[in-house]
Amino acid sequence: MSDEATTDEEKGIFGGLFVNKHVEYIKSLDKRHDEIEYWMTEHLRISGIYWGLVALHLLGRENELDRDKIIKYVKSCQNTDGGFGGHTGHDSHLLYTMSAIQILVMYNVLDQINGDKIIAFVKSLQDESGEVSGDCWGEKDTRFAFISVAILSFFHAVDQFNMDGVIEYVRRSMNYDGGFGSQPGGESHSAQVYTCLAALAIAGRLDIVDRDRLSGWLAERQLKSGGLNGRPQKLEDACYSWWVLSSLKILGRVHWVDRQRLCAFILSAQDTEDGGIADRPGDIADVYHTCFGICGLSLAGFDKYPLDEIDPVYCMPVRIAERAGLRSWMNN
Ligand SMILES: CN(C(=O)[C@H](Cc1cnc[nH]1)NC(=O)OCc1ccccc1)[C@@H](Cc1ccccc1)C(=O)N[C@@H](Cc1c[nH]c2ccccc12)C(=O)NO
Ligand SMILES: [Zn+2]
Repeated sequence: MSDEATTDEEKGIFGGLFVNKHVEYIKSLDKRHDEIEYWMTEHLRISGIYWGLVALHLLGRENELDRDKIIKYVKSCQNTDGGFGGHTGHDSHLLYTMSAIQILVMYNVLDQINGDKIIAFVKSLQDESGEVSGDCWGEKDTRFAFISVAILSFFHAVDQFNMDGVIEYVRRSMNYDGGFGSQPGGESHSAQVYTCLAALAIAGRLDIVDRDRLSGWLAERQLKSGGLNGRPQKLEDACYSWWVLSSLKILGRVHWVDRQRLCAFILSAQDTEDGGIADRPGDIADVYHTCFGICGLSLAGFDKYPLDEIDPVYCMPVRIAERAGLRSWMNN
């Protein structure tokens, strides 16, 4: 049949979302050994696999990656201290331990690794005040407060942590604008808002939040392009579709942003030739923005393609969070 006869759907384009192009883009990532970016991002390789896997799950195409090869690779990233590095042989860090566990939970093989050693690694990073560091070098950040609580919740071991101390650190990081920063006194930033809300949701302490004031601050992240930014005066960026919208979803205020215009912005950031989504139109796509752009479409209720529903706390499909017994935060 001649080419022009093929419909958008036959080309894998649904309401402007180039599904097949994004699947091919993600599948191609592990073959780009001739590109400097492949080697420059070795230190966060395990996060890259996590981002690709989330995107494929939301598109209903999770079987397009080699499951056994990925599970074997993830296990090769675990160190003797129980933590995981961003690549085989790299030092343990909470960021990559989180990505590793999220991958294993999505493949339903968390029982194949030693949870007690991971719990011990996480507990080793909390100091007497309850603050949490990302690794043995001691950098503190509300990101790590969330990740430590999330990792323990995967093993239903939150009771082994000084939760009051973690929650107090998060509460002290709340600002007058209703937002949260990376530490007490830190400027409000959409991504830090997500980490603090996700930690409070797991701990059942969303009562600490000034819901309407924070939702107002988050809704003000939307610019006339329809895109969302991370802080006042900053440019819109497709990944903030996730940081801002997951926060609004946790607060039950997603309708406070114009979802239709947000979807249009995310679709405008697609690379319709080679696949993938960039931070904004005209920039180079990467797997991080492809993942968080598709997460944004899912949260915004994009309905031209059946996207899986994403859990706003754990950043994985709701059906997988349910299977792992992680949805109890909804009742808090
Ligand atoms: C190290 N990273 C960043 O600093 C990105 C860069 C960026 C992308 N768009 C605008 N800037 N920024 C970023 O992740 O911001 C979110 C953030 C920043 C600081 C603290 C918390 C969250 C990105 C990688 C990156 C680098 C350069 C370009 C694109 C992606 C990154 O790994 N971010 C991490 C941040 C993060 C990890 N775990 C978290 C838990 C909660 C919140 C955030 C994270 C991530 O999203 N993992 O899943
Ligand atoms: Zn971004």
